[in-house]
Order: sequence, then C-alpha cells, then structure tokens
Amino acid sequence: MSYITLALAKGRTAKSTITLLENTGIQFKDFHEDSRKLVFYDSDKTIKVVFVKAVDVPTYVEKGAADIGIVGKDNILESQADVYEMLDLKLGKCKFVVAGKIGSTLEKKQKLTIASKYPTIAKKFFQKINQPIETVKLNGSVELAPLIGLADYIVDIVETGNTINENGLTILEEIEDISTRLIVNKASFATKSDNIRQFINRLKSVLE
Ligand SMILES: Nc1ncnc2c1ncn2[C@@H]1O[C@H](COP(=O)(O)OP(=O)(O)OP(=O)(O)O)[C@@H](O)[C@H]1O
Ligand SMILES: O=P(O)(O)OC[C@H]1O[C@H](OP(=O)(O)OP(=O)(O)O)[C@H](O)[C@@H]1O
Repeated sequence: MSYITLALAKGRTAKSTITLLENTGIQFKDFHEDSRKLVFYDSDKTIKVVFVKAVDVPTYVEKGAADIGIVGKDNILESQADVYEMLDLKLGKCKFVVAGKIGSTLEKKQKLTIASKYPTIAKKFFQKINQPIETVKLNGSVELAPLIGLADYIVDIVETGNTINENGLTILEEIEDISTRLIVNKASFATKSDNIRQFINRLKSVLE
C-alpha cells in the first residue's frame, strides 16, 4: 500500500500536531515525546512521518522529499516556497510584529537596521511602507538587539508578550497573524491526489 510522507516541524508545535492527527483516528504507536527517532509510521502504514527542523519543512515539501508538511506560517512566508497551503490547523497561534524600545515610535530615516530571524518578512514589510532597511539575521534572543544597539527595531513573533515585556520592548506595528498550516507539494497533489485529499478531509472533520 502506498503512503504519503509528512514532514513535521520539531519543536513547540510537534506534540499538539501529533495529538490533532491522533484525534482523526490515525495512530502513532511509535511516537514518543522523548524519542530521538526521526522517521516513523502510523499503525496503518498510510503515513510516513519525518521529523525536521521547523525552518526546513517548506524545503522538504517544495523539493518533493515530503508530499505534505505541517509547519508555522512564519516559516512558509520566510522560505517563499512554491507549495500549496491547504489548511489552517489553528495551532501555534502568534503574530509577527515590529517591536522597539518602550517609549520609542516607528521612526522613518534614511536606513533602519532591523534584527530578525525572518529577514524576508522584515524586508517585505518595510518595503510596503517605503522604508529602506538593512537586516541583521539572528537565530534567537532577537529581543536583545535593540537593547544593545545592534538594531533599531526587531521583527519577531509575539504570543503572550512576556518576552518583549520582560526586555523593555513594546509592539510598534502588527504585521500578520501566524498559525500552523498544512502545505502540499504541487506534483504530489496531482500524483497522490486521493490519499492527500483523504488526509486533509480527516483533519478538516476534527477542526470543525
Ligand atoms: N512564542 C510562541 N508561541 C506560539 N507559537 C510560536 C511561538 N514561537 C514560535 N511559534 C510557532 O511555533 C513554531 C515552532 O517554534 P519553535 O520555537 O519550536 O521553532 P524554532 O523557532 O524553529 O526553534 P529553534 O530554532 O529553537 O529550533 C514557529 O515556527 C512558530 O510558527
Ligand atoms: O510572546 P512570547 O510568549 O514571550 O513568545 C515570543 C517569543 O517566542 C519565540 O522565541 P523562542 O521561544 O523560539 O526563543 P528564541 O527565538 O530566542 O530561540 C519568539 O522569537 C519570541 O522571542
């Protein structure tokens, strides 16, 4: 029997995604939260799951190494991958914002320096408001950048607001809402249409 390969983002949304899949009746007896196994199948062998870093999920799907992927909208937008986005799983909800030091405003100048894990998103946002920027790509602790003079502002994710609050920053502009999405490889959507549609419909039925 043929299976579909699902690239699943490791990290904070992995457990809730597996739970959501199990709610559709798919069983993952081989999945354990503390396991280091990167490949496993559901009990019916209809889905092969490959666990990859969230930022890599769009690449796996675009290149066809996986037929489908489950990953945050942040990584889909940043990668600009040529894939179909089919479903909002309503997990991992947060938003993209521009933040700066408390008391500051989003001031325009000849060139702003923006620190972010998401330089493409940052460039697109500032292009829209006609503000030239230089980006500093960071891989974490982005909130530090304005505090130590590495950047004027940051573009980052906010959920509870705790990280920006505890670091003396404030939201200056909201860019976009983020949540976990299901993406599909364009060729697979044609060649494995029945399996993929069936999988999507199962997910839809538990999301309603
Ligand atoms: N604070 C947050 N609250 C809710 N969802 C978040 C938050 N931060 C990130 N997310 C969402 O969860 C996804 C996975 O986040 P996670 O922190 O595990 O990945 P990551 O930033 O790639 O981690 P790392 O680089 O540390 O491995 C993100 O791509 C985003 O969609
Ligand atoms: O609004 P909050 O609920 O505080 O969440 C926002 C924080 O979560 C993410 O960071 P993450 O935990 O992935 O840490 P890192 O980017 O520093 O690795 C994001 O980059 C923010 O720093």
